[in-house]
Amino acid sequence: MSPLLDARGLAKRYGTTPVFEGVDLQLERGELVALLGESGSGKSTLLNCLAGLDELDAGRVLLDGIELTTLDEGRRALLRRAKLGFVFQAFHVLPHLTVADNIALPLLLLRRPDPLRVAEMLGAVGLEGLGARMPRQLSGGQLQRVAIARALVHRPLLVLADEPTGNLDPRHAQQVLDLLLAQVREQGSACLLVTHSERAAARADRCLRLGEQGLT
Ligand SMILES: Nc1ncnc2c1ncn2[C@@H]1O[C@H](COP(=O)(O)OP(=O)(O)OP(=O)(O)O)[C@@H](O)[C@H]1O
Repeated sequence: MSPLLDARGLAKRYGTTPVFEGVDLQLERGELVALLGESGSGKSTLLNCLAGLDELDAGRVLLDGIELTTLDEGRRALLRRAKLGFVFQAFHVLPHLTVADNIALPLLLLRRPDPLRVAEMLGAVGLEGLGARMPRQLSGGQLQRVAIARALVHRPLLVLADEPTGNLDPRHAQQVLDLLLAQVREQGSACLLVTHSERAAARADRCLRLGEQGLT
């Protein structure tokens, strides 16, 4: 079977400054891969490019056999909605929606509303009882867990997670890693996890490093 994510020859620059080039990356179903690298090495940019949120300068990305790089923005958005869960470094929780409505959003966009699943995800990230709150009433670590619940609620095939445990204490970090691993193992998804945490990296199936030599 072909890899779930098959990215080849990726290159990205901002202006004339290259961020990365010659990047090849394959993710198999059922695996969690940690993406390491110094601050500024281009990890977030790579995630955005893999998701089609940022344009590549070269290379191609196949997700579940579909070539993302040749799709127009509308089709790319539909594919993202159906197959991708993205945990942004800055969370991007919508401030005017309750916690529960933020988590429910991917299901609503897919026309598959499922309040039980939303409640299950609230519990899975340790936010039971906080569904009716507004995001401004949450701590940074709680907001991060809302972002994780929202990224996983629709059981996406590919999870791209940008430092999803960066603001969490060890217990909640472990809970989030358990959840990501469960998604990957039970649903046959794949997860690319950007992290600076050795603990998180230790739980990955493989570790890759983005640096001057590309992805190694
Ligand atoms: N929109 C942009 N325009 C110009 N340069 C950018 C832009 N976004 C990112 N960069 C630059 O690209 C490089 C890679 O940034 P990126 O955020 O991908 O790094 P990172 O490895 O995720 O860092 P961190 O670990 O600090 O989150 C950095 O030098 C950054 O300054």
